[in-house]
Amino acid sequence: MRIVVAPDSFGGTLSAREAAEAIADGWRRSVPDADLRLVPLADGGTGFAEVLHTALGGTVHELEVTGPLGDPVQGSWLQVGDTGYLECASACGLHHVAREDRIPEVARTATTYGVGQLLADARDRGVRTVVVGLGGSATTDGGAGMLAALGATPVDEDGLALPHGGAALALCDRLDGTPDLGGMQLVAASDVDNPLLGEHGAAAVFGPQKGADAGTVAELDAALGTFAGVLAGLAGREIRDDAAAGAAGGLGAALLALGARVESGAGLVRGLVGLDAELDAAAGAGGLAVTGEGSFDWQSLRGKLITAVARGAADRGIPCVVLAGQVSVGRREAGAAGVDAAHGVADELGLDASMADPAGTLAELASRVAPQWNR
Ligand SMILES: Nc1ncnc2c1ncn2[C@@H]1O[C@H](COP(=O)(O)OP(=O)(O)O)[C@@H](O)[C@H]1O
Ligand SMILES: O=C(O)[C@@H](CO)OP(=O)(O)O
Repeated sequence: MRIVVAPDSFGGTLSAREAAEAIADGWRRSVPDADLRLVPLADGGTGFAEVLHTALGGTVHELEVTGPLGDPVQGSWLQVGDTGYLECASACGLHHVAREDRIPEVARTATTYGVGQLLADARDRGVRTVVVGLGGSATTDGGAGMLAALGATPVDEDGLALPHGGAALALCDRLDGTPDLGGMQLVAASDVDNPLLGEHGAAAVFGPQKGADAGTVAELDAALGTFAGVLAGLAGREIRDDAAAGAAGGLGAALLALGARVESGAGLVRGLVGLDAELDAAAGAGGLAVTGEGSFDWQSLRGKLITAVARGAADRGIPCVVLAGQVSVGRREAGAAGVDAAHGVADELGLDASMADPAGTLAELASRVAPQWNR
């Protein structure tokens, strides 16, 4: 029996690859001859580059860049032939900001400068196309930092360079200099479709998790509104309402202004890792799909990863099992999405245990569930 193990990351505890390996370890403990295919998944956010590296191989380039707080962080991007895969979170991710530091001042000043430094490295190495994974960011700067690192510095009306972060963009008058992409084509692989501004925009929807309080959200939204005018000048058209302009704190908008094509990060990854081919093969072998993520909740049913696995399995007539950290989706809703059974590590083994040893407890859950599906 062929089993496709295709989880997303478990937010804050396991990368998608670690989750897939833990599930496979546990499954094999109960069913030693299980034919397991590990297909870890990602959207544009955290894990994007690791998942693609696992599937595609290639070379990881590491370099020190400016992190979201202005301190140096170790960033990286993946080169496969003349294509680069660059996860924005590598340079400006929320994981670079300790939980206690997610405060309004940090939300106001966090920068995507390091994303531009990674792009410049790809340019200098002669890469032709860069796919930028969007999501998991700590920033709300409209991609201003990225543009500065590429040679187009946001300045005020006196021509003075603005400090890092989204709040300062309230004073942005223009870009000083032209962004140097060396002819690279850009693709924005986004985890969300949000516009730049307003109630569904970057600041309102994703600002709070980065430390913004209500006042800071309003301040950032207004500053991004000013910057949208500057980006429109660069793009030669308005981009504020484009889908994904609000991804990664408005980094999507700056990429759009640089001519990027937008794609769904989840869809792009799904294609590159060959999920559909794996499901086809499993269907021919009386198989099973196993997926999972940290929290299987109503958002999962609106998202694109778990539902892609469940739909893909259902379309081929194979069952789909979710192994998650926690489950809060009812059986009927899960069933409607194509999920035959959902198990939560925390529900079956306790939340403390699952957070203390996420890989071990996930493996244990998999070993308990596996016999039920062994045919
Ligand atoms: N090993 C785990 N056991 C129990 N709960 C977990 C575990 N890992 C993550 N979680 C929960 O899942 C949440 C993250 O949800 P997840 O679905 O992975 O991603 P997202 O951040 O996209 O919602 C965490 O905040 C945490 O509450
Ligand atoms: O980086 C962000 O601002 C958001 C949206 O792109 O990411 P996530 O969906 O991971 O919260």
